[in-house]
Amino acid sequence: MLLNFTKMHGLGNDFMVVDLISQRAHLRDDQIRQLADRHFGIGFDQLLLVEPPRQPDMDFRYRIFNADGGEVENCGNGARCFARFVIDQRLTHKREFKVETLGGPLTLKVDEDDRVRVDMGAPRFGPAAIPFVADRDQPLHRIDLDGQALELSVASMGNPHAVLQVDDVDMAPVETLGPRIQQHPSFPRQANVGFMQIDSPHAIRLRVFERGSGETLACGTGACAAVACGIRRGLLQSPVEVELRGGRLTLEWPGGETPMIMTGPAERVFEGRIALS
Ligand SMILES: N[C@H](CCC[C@H](N)C(=O)O)C(=O)O
Repeated sequence: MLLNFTKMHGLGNDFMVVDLISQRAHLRDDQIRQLADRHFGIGFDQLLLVEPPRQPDMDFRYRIFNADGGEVENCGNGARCFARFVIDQRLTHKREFKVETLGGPLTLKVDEDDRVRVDMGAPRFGPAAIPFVADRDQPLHRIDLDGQALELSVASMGNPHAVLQVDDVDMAPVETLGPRIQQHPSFPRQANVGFMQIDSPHAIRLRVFERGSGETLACGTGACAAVACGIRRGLLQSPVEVELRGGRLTLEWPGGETPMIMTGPAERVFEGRIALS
């Protein structure tokens, strides 16, 4: 069968976006892995599926699969591309709409200068919400990594995040330490691992080793988690500019149970069609 798709990215975090409202298809995890391959397939960090809503007050269902084929709860850069996609494909006449995800509802809004504003929901920090193995919620946790004590913060944006504060993101051991924390037994569902350099109360630099995809050029939920943890520790103040390797996001969060608001770009690269085996 032939599958129509659009290749998109949010700050270099790249996606294959598929409209399953106008066409029917089922993609197995082995097919997703093959399509994600940057040599034998299309190549992407995540696959995003646009589906009809299942809940009454939602406009769409937004499903996210990592390059390893695993379905996950949320993807912030993907949410901005999702919003751009459904407008470009005329799947909605609205410029603000709600989508359901495994991690909870998101409200997406495309403003006049084509930047996309996403209500990402409220960050959560309790160990059960992450999930993270600890007997209480605290701004900084300590894990043992092969005899080395490591301090980190944890947060959920629907998906699990660990956040380490570093002096220099360019020197951070993302490729070596990232996977070891991601797969640490303290994270029963693994974790996305952010390395955050604080430049001022309103500006950070961030690199993220993502669960299921490795280091990406940007991670939207990772930026939300890093800012939430920094604000909670009194090191950051809203709004915060987050400089990622692929570009910049603006995050606003007054704290508490209020939603984190993420604003940034979403780009379309090309349309394609692929024969599914
Ligand atoms: N790797 C993430 C999903 C994609 C998140 C990221 N691409 C974003 O923009 O939030 C996870 O396994 O939870």
